[in-house]
Amino acid sequence: MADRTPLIVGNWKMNQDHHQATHLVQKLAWTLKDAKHDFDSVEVAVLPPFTDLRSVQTLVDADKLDIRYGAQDVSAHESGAYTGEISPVMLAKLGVTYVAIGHSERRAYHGEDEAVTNAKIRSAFGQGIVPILCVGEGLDVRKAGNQVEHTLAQVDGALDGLGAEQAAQIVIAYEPVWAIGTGEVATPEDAQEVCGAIRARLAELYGAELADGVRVLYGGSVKSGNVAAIMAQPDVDGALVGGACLDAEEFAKIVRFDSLSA
Ligand SMILES: O=C(CO)COP(=O)(O)O
Repeated sequence: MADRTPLIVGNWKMNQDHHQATHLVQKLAWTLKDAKHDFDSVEVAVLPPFTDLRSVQTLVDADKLDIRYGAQDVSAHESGAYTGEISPVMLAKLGVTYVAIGHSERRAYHGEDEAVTNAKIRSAFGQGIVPILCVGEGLDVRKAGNQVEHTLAQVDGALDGLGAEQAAQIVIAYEPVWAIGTGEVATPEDAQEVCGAIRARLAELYGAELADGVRVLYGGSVKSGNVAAIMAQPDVDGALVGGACLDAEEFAKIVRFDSLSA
């Protein structure tokens, strides 16, 4: 099995102004430093709102923090008459490593579909930014038992036409919509079922070796109390954390899942 470095990502959603952002990242960095966190063994990233990115970049650069940061969305276009959108070129200038694409809240409130996620993935890669493709089913689909085929259709559509070089770098986050912000966490077995199916689909599309190296995350009500059991699953390589990442100490505990019991 490939050596996949676990990745814990905090999606701040629409929370924290740029002053608060600086404090939150500083506190996270201190807390992890106090705990002697080894950033090579578990990678840490935050996804603040666009308006915070410059402040986060300045702090990370000045203090030489090992924390990575990214954006929550990106335009499919590089520049032009797209009022309100943010170009991948602008994000690259801000030093972002990652961008979330197709989060369920973008799908629900902005009608993003597979054509859009596919275009945004290409847009991010075009500027050297790593997409974190978010996929996952709603409650109706889960109740009907169709979570695997639903999620794989989202993966297929998003990756359509993407070459192996890019597919090898992508991060995919399985986030069942019914588990987001609800306190309703998928069981570790639920997470493994779909994360394993995603890896198997990558193997079909790009070969087993490539699939073995891609990081597949779980997201949906991840907390320090449930992260260790989820991370113990063979095809779960990290977590995409919403609510719990706004508390630096709680997020640091999640990052340090290795020290918690499953
Ligand atoms: O949507 C999520 C992360 O992208 C998950 O949010 P919660 O952790 O608040 O359920």
